[in-house]
Amino acid sequence: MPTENDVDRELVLEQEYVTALYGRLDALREQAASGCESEDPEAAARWKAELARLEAVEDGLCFGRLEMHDGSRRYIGRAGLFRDGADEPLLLDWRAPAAQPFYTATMAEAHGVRGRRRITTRGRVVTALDDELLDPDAAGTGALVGEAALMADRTGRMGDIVTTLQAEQDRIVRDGHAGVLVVQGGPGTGKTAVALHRLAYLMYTRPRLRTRGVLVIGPSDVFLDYIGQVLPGLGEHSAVTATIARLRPDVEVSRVDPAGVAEVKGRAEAADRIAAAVWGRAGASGEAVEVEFEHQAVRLERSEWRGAAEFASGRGLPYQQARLVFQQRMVELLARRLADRLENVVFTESGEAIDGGSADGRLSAADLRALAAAGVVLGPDQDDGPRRLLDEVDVADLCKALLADVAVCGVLDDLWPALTAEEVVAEVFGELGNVQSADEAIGETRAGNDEAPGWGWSAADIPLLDEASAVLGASARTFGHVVVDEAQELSAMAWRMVMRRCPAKSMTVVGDLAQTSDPAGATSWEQVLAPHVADRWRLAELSVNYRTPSEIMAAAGEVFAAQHPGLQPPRSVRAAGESPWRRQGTLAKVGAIAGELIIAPACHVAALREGCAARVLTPGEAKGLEFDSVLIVDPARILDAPLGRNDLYVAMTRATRRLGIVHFGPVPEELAGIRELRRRVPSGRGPGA
Ligand SMILES: Nc1ncnc2c1ncn2[C@@H]1O[C@H](COP(=O)(O)OP(=O)(O)OP(=O)(O)O)[C@@H](O)[C@H]1O
Repeated sequence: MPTENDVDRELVLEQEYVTALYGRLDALREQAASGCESEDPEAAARWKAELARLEAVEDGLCFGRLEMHDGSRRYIGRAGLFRDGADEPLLLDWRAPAAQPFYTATMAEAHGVRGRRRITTRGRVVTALDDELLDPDAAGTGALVGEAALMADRTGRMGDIVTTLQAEQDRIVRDGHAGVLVVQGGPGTGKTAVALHRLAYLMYTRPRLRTRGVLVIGPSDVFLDYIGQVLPGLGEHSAVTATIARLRPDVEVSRVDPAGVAEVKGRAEAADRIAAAVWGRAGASGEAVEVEFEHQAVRLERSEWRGAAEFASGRGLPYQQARLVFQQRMVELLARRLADRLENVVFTESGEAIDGGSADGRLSAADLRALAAAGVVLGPDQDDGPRRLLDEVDVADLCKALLADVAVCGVLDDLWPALTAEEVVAEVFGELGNVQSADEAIGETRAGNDEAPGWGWSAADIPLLDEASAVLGASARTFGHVVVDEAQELSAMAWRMVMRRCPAKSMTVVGDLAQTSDPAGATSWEQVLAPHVADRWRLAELSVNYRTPSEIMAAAGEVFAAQHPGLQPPRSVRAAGESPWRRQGTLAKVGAIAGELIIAPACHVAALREGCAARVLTPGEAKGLEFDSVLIVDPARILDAPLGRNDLYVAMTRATRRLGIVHFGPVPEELAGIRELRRRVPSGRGPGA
């Protein structure tokens, strides 16, 4: 056993090293700060980003040390630092290959590691050292850090787990799969944390991702706020975060669809309906076309303009671009028809133009006789007949003039109209009740329409609008890598929207099929991904729950088993020492027993928000979040939802310490095994009462 003196001496030595590391960090920051003054804006921006990166790694700059069998040492931290002017590493970035054994070395597979030290700091001060020896022959010098040491106090926002990343998680973080990596695991297994660390790892190993951009998609703004500090804490500032709805900031979501309607809108067939509705408008209507231009009427038979339409739609272009091709073809047809109308001319030797010739461009014998009688002497290059008055340049000018003519454009618009995504979606899905009418959707502002109950867009409309925009030809911003969290909730249409933003199909997809609550959501990853990436996707699984204590997990496991017989929920890593409780109650009394978070069905949310100081969320809104103390209200109503058991399972697994349940009627059978609390709960006590 190390003596107190040994420990103190080690603390002093590590403090010296850590102080030197901060000294180097400060020097680099100074250099970056002066770089920010550069007159070259690009260089200044680069230095600014570098300064932000160096500032973000202040807390816990160095958190580990590897002692190798060859006697060398490697310090591990949030950023790589090198001795000034030399290649010698002072601190290894946790993402560097040489740092990996810090996460993966075990007694059985030591990777040359003799000992692993975890260094805890507060500010710049080293406060604790935890040593783990991987050499069975060496004497122990410190405490072994086990899984139970992973649960630090929660701060209300997700922190990074770079100091305690577990081997099964580290394998996923460093997985080199180039396509879609699906991280599937039960609640609390660290899927979100792992996906964000993987993103930081990819940005480190593939720096070009920083310029191509990375996107993190989460289920709600609350969730994005909750995870918002993780990547900056790992020194990565450039990720864009968004919900599916925020990918279309131009659309305001103002209504909620009934579950059945949302499910229909989420099906992949919606894409076919949209495409059919759009292309059905391309050159489909009408018979012969008559255009009035410069006092001349030109008529094109249906067979003639259909040729132009088929040419335009057969080029694989989006609708609006194809429309331009169609218009160009049409005005060319019209211009040539107009040019044909103008009389042909013959040029005399002196260059004078005189009428002559037939419509087929040849001089008849009669023409020649008449011209000779008139004393016209043809030049040598007039032998093959008369010329048209208009040459190719004139025809091109005529095309431009036709395109600028309001009447002509009106006719062309009737044949191939300009469309908006809103108009298309309103037309196709209006009967489902999301929008009152196409006219309102396209033309009118919401002002004055508030009385109209049918007006507005729902979250399920966003992927439809995006699909329509894509078919019409609008392009969306794309990213080099995309992380999709709570991916089980995305409908087939939402997946199409995501895939459009990631042409390289390099993605980390995070989810749990047992937590799906959206009826349009996923029941199989294969079904969801194969249409987009065929077999370029891989599944990685996490099995240990770091959040939910075993007592709560045992209760949540009953709900899980009722919905997914034969499957296993994740193993909990620790016990809380408190079992969950339930009691019968009423809505009015919930305020007295509110915990840190109340999870309730949507129908009770407004009343609870009025009456309780605690935060109130629906199961859907609570997705991905965690709270020390959770109170679930009216579970029977939660179970009424189409995938109600999954919702209840999600709600129960948000708690990191305490869980209470208030049911209004008889207890649902899935919760019958939970300890019943009969005595009156004292006012102001949380679910731990
Ligand atoms: N290796 C680890 N070390 C420390 N804490 C960890 C570790 N892995 C996960 N955690 C913690 O466990 C909690 C759950 O992690 P996370 O939210 O990533 O899980 P999840 O699988 O996404 O959960 P859910 O599916 O319920 O949303 C977080 O507080 C996270 O910081």
